Amino acid sequence: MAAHLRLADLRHDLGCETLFSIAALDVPPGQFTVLTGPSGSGKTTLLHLLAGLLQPKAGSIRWDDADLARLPEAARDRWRRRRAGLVFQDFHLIPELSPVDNVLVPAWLGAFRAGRHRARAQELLARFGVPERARVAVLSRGEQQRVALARALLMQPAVIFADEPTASLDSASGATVGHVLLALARDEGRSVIAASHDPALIALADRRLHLMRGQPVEVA
Ligand SMILES: Nc1ncnc2c1ncn2[C@@H]1O[C@H](COP(=O)(O)OP(=O)(O)OP(=O)(O)O)[C@@H](O)[C@H]1O
Repeated sequence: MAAHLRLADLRHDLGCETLFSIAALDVPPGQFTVLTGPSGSGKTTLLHLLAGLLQPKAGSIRWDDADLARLPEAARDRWRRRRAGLVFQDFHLIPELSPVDNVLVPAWLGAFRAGRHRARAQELLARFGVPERARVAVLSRGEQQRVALARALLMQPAVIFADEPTASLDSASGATVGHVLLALARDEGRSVIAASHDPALIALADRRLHLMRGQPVEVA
């Protein structure tokens, strides 16, 4: 359940400007990596490239043997369903469904029997302190953020991408989420890559990559 990321000669353009030009980047499994950088520096775009939601202009994005830069969209979607869990900045929850049914969406999409995953979905929601409600629409933004995180973890993915996972949380909930992300990497050998402006989350990470002028710079 581990995945090793290797980027080579990655280039991604926005119109006629180059947003990224990354000669090489190696992210072994078992690390909690945080992407930092000013607003607009490309953190979300890089997460989307690493998750195969976008294709780069050039270069390779290898997760073990799968080069997402070369795979057609359907194969990238398949890779993501099997290997990745995503927490988007705007959560992408289904407002009319309950929290637990939202968490079960990856099981439905993967054509796995959701009944078998219900207990895990409930356990994840309890771990993150999300109240049981009939509809996600009535939850606070912070509660919705934790539902999105539980959904990302349901299928025990090798890779977790999280865009600003603590942005809507108070410091106590943010610390819980941060320690869960750290444990997923350190104790379970998963790859966790988050984008964040949150100093507490950034301080927890194993590795900090600061995006500056299209380059990820290692920060101690
Ligand atoms: N679909 C798009 N079309 C055109 N430009 C885009 C698109 N998506 C992002 N951009 C531009 O790419 C740049 C990087 O955006 P991105 O959202 O990746 O930055 P970010 O570092 O995540 O910012 P923030 O911290 O504010 O979330 C910005 O200049 C943004 O305007």
